[in-house]
Amino acid sequence: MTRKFGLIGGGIMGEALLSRLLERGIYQPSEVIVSEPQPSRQAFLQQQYDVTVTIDNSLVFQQAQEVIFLAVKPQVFSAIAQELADIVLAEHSPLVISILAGVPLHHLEAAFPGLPVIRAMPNTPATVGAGMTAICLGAYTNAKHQQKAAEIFSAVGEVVEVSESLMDAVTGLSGSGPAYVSILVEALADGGVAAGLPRGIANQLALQTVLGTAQLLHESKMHPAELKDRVTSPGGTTIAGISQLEKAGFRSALIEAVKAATARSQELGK
Ligand SMILES: NC(=O)C1=CN([C@@H]2O[C@H](COP(=O)(O)OP(=O)(O)OC[C@H]3O[C@@H](n4cnc5c(N)ncnc54)[C@H](O)[C@@H]3O)[C@@H](O)[C@H]2O)C=CC1
Ligand SMILES: O=C(O)[C@@H]1CCC=N1
Repeated sequence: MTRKFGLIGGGIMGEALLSRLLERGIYQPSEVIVSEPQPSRQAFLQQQYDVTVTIDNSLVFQQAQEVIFLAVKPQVFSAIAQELADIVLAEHSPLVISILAGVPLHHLEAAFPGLPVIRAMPNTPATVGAGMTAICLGAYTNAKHQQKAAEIFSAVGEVVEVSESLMDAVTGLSGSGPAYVSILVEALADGGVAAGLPRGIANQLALQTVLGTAQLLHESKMHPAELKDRVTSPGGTTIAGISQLEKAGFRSALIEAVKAATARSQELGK
């Protein structure tokens, strides 16, 4: 049996990618094989997407002709590398795409000798097609592999190519960023509740403010500082709020968060 696309690890990110690839018709369910150890996830993925699901990673490795997509936690990577070490692919050399935080190309290439490897860092908004993915290319890749990775990640949002030395910083910013922004939305809503708004309305106001601001910055290409200045009337409400943000070290907290997440990504790769 041969397939085109093999997914190792059908968790949050694996499913996000899989669902969009199927929805976009980039792969048909019959062309996909997924390996996943959790019985409840196996049943869900099979029912929801009508794809073949197995517990056997080696089956995915042997069957997937075009792409093997690695979406397990970085901590289980060495176990999987050992599991697949003795399997020789005589007739095909699939592109291996890894989204594992921190795991460098040289570890991936050592685990899959001679195979083309692309390291990628997507983020959870990929689930709704608004993801941000950075990719970097391994030594055995060519233009066709680059196009395939661009096609896959374009199905879930925007794609940029960076040098591998920047991948940990990408992880600290756009990979982990959706968590920081979620905390921002939650805290804004809490502020609204503290100021007397009902919870439901506070949540709606907070979310739409973040969404609308991001959309305005995106569409107008305005610098964030310019938009901030436009909102901020002399002696008005906004400057009173900004003054508190500065006092609390809001900018510095975000800068340090990205730096700490970058450092953790570096550690995971050791
Ligand atoms: N969650 C996020 O926002 C992002 C995660 N990543 C990376 O994606 C990878 C997956 O993360 P999530 O999807 O969040 O994790 P997850 O825990 O939701 O998914 C991992 C899946 O792998 C399965 N698994 C565990 N051991 C396995 C094995 N030996 N063989 C095959 N499958 C196995 C688990 O049962 C689980 O379903 C991680 O390496 C993470 O660094 C990258 C970008 C963003
Ligand atoms: O927290 C993590 O390690 C993963 C990588 C980027 C987002 N989530």
